[in-house]
This record gives sequence, structure tokens and C-alpha cells, in this order.
Amino acid sequence: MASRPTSRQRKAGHASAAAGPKGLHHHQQLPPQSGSPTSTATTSSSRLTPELSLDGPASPLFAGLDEDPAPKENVTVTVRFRPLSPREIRQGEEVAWYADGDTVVRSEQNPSVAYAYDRVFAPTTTTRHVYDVAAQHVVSGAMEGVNGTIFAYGVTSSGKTHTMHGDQRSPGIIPLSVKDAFSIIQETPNREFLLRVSYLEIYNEVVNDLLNPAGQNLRIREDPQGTFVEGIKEEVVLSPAHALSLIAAGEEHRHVGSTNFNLLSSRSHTIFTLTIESSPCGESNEGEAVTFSQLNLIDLAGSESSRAETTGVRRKEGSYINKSLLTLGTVISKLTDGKATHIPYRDSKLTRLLQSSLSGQGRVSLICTLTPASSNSEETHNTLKFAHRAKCIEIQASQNKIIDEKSLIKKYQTEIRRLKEELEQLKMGIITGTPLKDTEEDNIILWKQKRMVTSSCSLGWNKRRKLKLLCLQGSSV
Ligand SMILES: Nc1ncnc2c1ncn2[C@@H]1O[C@H](COP(=O)(O)OP(=O)(O)OP(=O)(O)O)[C@@H](O)[C@H]1O
Repeated sequence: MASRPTSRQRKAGHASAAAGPKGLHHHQQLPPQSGSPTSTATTSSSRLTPELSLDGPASPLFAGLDEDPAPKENVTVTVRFRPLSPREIRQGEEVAWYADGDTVVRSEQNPSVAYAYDRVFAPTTTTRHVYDVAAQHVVSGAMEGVNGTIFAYGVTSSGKTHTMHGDQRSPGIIPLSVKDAFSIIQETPNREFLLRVSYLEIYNEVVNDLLNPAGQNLRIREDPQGTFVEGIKEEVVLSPAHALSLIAAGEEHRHVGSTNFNLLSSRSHTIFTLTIESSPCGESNEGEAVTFSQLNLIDLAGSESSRAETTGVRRKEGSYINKSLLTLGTVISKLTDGKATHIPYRDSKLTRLLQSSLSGQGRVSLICTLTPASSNSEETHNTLKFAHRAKCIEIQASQNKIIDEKSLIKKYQTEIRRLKEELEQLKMGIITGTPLKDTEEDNIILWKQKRMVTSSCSLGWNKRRKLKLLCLQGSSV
């Protein structure tokens, strides 16, 4: 989704060698496989026609941190097989597609049909390993001010929710990203961070706020910085546990239902957004721009074949899901064919919200989940072709900076400074009687910050104590 600085804003084969994330070079050409579709893989330009491109001049609000534009990269595309399920094994299903080494997926029936990706994860691969290869670089980039989007795509019951959310035993990309973000904060003593989250679902083409049950049917709006969801609730998060509890609460509101293929099938697309602001520590850096970025973690509903459901609510849901995924496929095709004059972002809520990411703003990692089962062979082939096209999208991983005073972290820093001065005056008995200033929209958040500051002062902490530490320790203050 679009970057913006203000408050607008679920649910094991082959062995894989373990090369770390450094093994990925986003700009590298994939090794072609002779006689296979990979031999036709070229990195065609996804640059839009000038009038459609969002790569125009930086908005007044943002400016690239680097003097030189960031080099072009490609979307990181990985593919993850799940094992055949007990049901598939009982039904005598065979393996139709398999991981041929670390980067190639090959058809069992026709070995000359093969596709190459940045990485192929065999059914025994852990989600932690998937995270290290496919997500960690996006999360660390986001902590440095580069927008990031990670999404799981695949047919129903292929393992998207298992990959993005996971469970207690095997946490998914979302909880791993949240934990990593806070670890990065702790390892970056020279910067102050402010993190906030929002969580939405797109159900039957309606946008609902998962953090606020009253926030139903929200509108998608546009401004010069891109698209945004009007009135969505954002919560400042103080610890990994705090963020994870919000996700768990949001999951309670997500539309999930039982289908022929999955007892707990996601009936909506969800987007969990972590908004990150940071600035250098120290009073001498007060005039410096704040680094601002958004990390979107997306669990798509799965495409469904007509045999999935035949009646009622599930069929209606399935048709909305398929339509929006079809639009996503069309948008990606048009972005990569190099000749399109119109990209139909507006044809679905999903593509509208992903417009900034898909049109090249920030890092994107696509994790395609696959079942090896022969009964799904055709759908799996479609997923492989989709992933192959997505690889050709070019992106530019440049840093965002907020160059005005709209930054929330700046607001808090100013407020903290003012409150500390006021406290000093109180201590000295020379209080002037200036009333505390509250802005209506940020009342509660500011109250939290004030409470933290007041507590920190009463504990005798140093002036200009790091906001980061306040945030990390806030829940226990
Ligand atoms: N890599 C994996 N290892 C082991 N089990 C897996 C794996 N991926 C998925 N599963 C299991 O397969 C089943 C379906 O997975 P999941 O619900 O994640 O699919 P999905 O793609 O999100 O489906 P839908 O689109 O219907 O929501 C679950 O029981 C899940 O635990």
C-alpha cells in the first residue's frame, strides 16, 4: 500500500539445500533449462508508460535518502511445496510436480516442462528457512526505510496460511517478521523507532478493519502518495507480544469457512501492515528527516476450481476470490509485457491496494505455495506460470524520508520534549500554567506516550532517553 505518515492508515519429501538469503541476487538472470519454459525467461521491463508510472518525481513529503536512484531489482519469487496430505495419500494421489534441486520445479509427467525461480522449497523445508530466504531481506529493508510487501499465493489448501501465519509449533512469516523487526530495533542503538500496525481483510470485495469490528466496508482513497484505506485503525505497538496479540484478535474477525478442500479455508484476503518510522538519536539530529516505510504482509485467499463448492455462500465467496486473483494475474501480465498502456489496478480492491507495490515502489517477495498432488496438477501449473511472470516485474528499493513535520515520531519527540521541560519547571516550582496540548485524533496514543514519559522521568531517567527503549519497555511501565 502507499506510504503515508499520518494515522489514516491463519492457519510437510524432497530435501532443500540451505543457502542463506545472501545467496539471492535479485538482479541475476535465472539459469535457463534447455527445452523448458525457463529458456524463454527474459527480464522484460515492467516500467509503466510514463503517464502511468508511479516513478515520477518524489512527492513533497518524501525524498530518496540516497543521491543516486536505487538500482533496479526484480521481485523475489520463491515456490514452496507442501507434503501430500493424509487425505491425498488415502485417495492414492501421486506427485505431479517436484522440486528439482534448489531453483527448479519440474513436471513428473513431462520432465521437459520446468520452471526456475529464485528458490524452490521442498516439502520438508521449515517456515523459518523460508523466512530467512524469502522474507528477511524485505523486513530488514523496511526497517531501513524501504517499503516491503510479502505475499503468499496459491490454490486453496496449498499452504498460504500455514506459511504466513503458521501455528505455535511453526510460526509463520508474519510473527517471524514482527519478532525480527523488534530485534532489529534492539540491535540499532543509534536510532529511535516508532512502530504501528493495521490489519484488514478484503471479503467479497469489501474492505473490513480486523482491528476494529465497527470499521466495515471502508473506502479506498487516493492521494498523490497512492492509495490508502480511509478510517482504518492503527495501533502503536510496544513489543512483539503486543503486535502478535493484535494479530490474534484480528484473526477472530477474519472470514474463514469449511470447503471441500480445506476445513479452515480463508475466505478473504488479509493485509497486515507494519508502519515504521525512525530517526537518529540525539538532539543534534533534531532537524533530520524521519525515515518512513510500510511492510505489508499478505495472506491471499486461494483460487478455487468449480469442483470446490457448488452452492450458497461458499460459491459466492469463491467467485469473488477468483475474480480478484484473476485481476491480479492480469495486472502482473500487463506490467511485464512491456507494451500495456492501461494497467487495470482499479478492477479489484486487492490490486488497488497493491498498486504501489506492484508498480515498483519497494521490495516485493512472492511466495507461491503448491500441492504436489496430481489432482491439482493443472492449477499448480497455473500458479507456476503466474510466479514466472511475476519474476519479471522490476522494482526499485529506494528509501523513503519524511521531510516535513507530519511524522508521528516527530510529533511524539516534540511532545516528550515539551512534557519534560514542563516537568522540570514543575520541579523548580515555576510552572507557568500552560495547559497540556492534545490533538483530538491522537489523544489516546499521546496519552500512552505521556504516561511512559512521566514514568521514565519519575524513575530519574536521563533527558532524551531513547524513544525506542520507551516503546520496548512501555508495556511494563
Ligand atoms: N508446508 C507444510 N507442511 C505441513 N503441512 C502443511 C504445509 N502447508 C500446508 N499444510 C497443511 O495443509 C492444510 C492447508 O493449509 P492452509 O490452510 O495453509 O492452506 P491455504 O492455502 O491457506 O488454504 P485456503 O486458501 O483454503 O485458505 C493445513 O492443514 C496445513 O496445516
